[in-house]
Amino acid sequence: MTTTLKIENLTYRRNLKKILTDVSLTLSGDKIVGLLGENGAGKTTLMRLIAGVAKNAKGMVSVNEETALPTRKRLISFSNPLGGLSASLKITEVKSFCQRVYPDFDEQKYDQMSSFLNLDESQRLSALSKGTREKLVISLTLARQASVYLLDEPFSGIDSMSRKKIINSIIQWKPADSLMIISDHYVSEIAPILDEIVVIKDNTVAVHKAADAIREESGQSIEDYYESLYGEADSND
Ligand SMILES: Nc1ncnc2c1ncn2[C@@H]1O[C@H](COP(=O)(O)OP(=O)(O)OP(=O)(O)O)[C@@H](O)[C@H]1O
Repeated sequence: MTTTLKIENLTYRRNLKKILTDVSLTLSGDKIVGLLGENGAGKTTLMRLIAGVAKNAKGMVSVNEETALPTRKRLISFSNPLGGLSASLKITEVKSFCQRVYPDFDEQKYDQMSSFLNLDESQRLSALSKGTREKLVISLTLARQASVYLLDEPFSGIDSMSRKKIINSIIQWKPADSLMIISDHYVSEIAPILDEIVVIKDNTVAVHKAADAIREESGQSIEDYYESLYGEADSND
């Protein structure tokens, strides 16, 4: 079944501060979508709201027409920074934990990714470098057989060679008919695998376009197009 994520009139405040206002967005099909925006734009918040980790927003989020949180959580695999787990756990114990919590956790797929990314399963979380921790989070997130994958800045600490290797492999790790949303500041690096981009600006969705349409209509690369959204605003100041 092709996945459809629908967001309608989503508004979220935190301590009276508007974080997201009237966000409406429909993402559908077997796609990889880049979620772009400046620091503090609200990308993480939007992912947290989609995943149901952040609550008390006004508006509606549904995955395949399912709005109930427990069902949505079953359908969505959200990159979890592992903050709630004891730092003394070994990677292999974290994997076992995920197998217990997520019935859709595919051990074989995890093992393939773990070996591809050279993870040492005997290492404890406390001993992991930032980049290695991110490789673990990517492997755990993509090992689930979900309809929607939310990867929040998955590569920020990963060295450039590994980053390219992971980006080139993501398409083969992504199950057919699933929707993958990746937020990232390395726009030029992820651009080749993106089908669509969504830009969060001024607390809402400022742009939702197909990557090919941007290249054809504007003649620009995704990165140049994205940067031009801010350049134009600056020149009007
Ligand atoms: N726990 C919190 N309490 C209050 N404000 C918060 C909290 N978490 C985030 N915010 C605010 O929400 C806004 C959006 O933050 P968010 O982390 O979603 O942005 P982002 O686009 O993911 O940024 P970055 O690219 O820097 O990761 C920011 O103004 C931030 O200060």
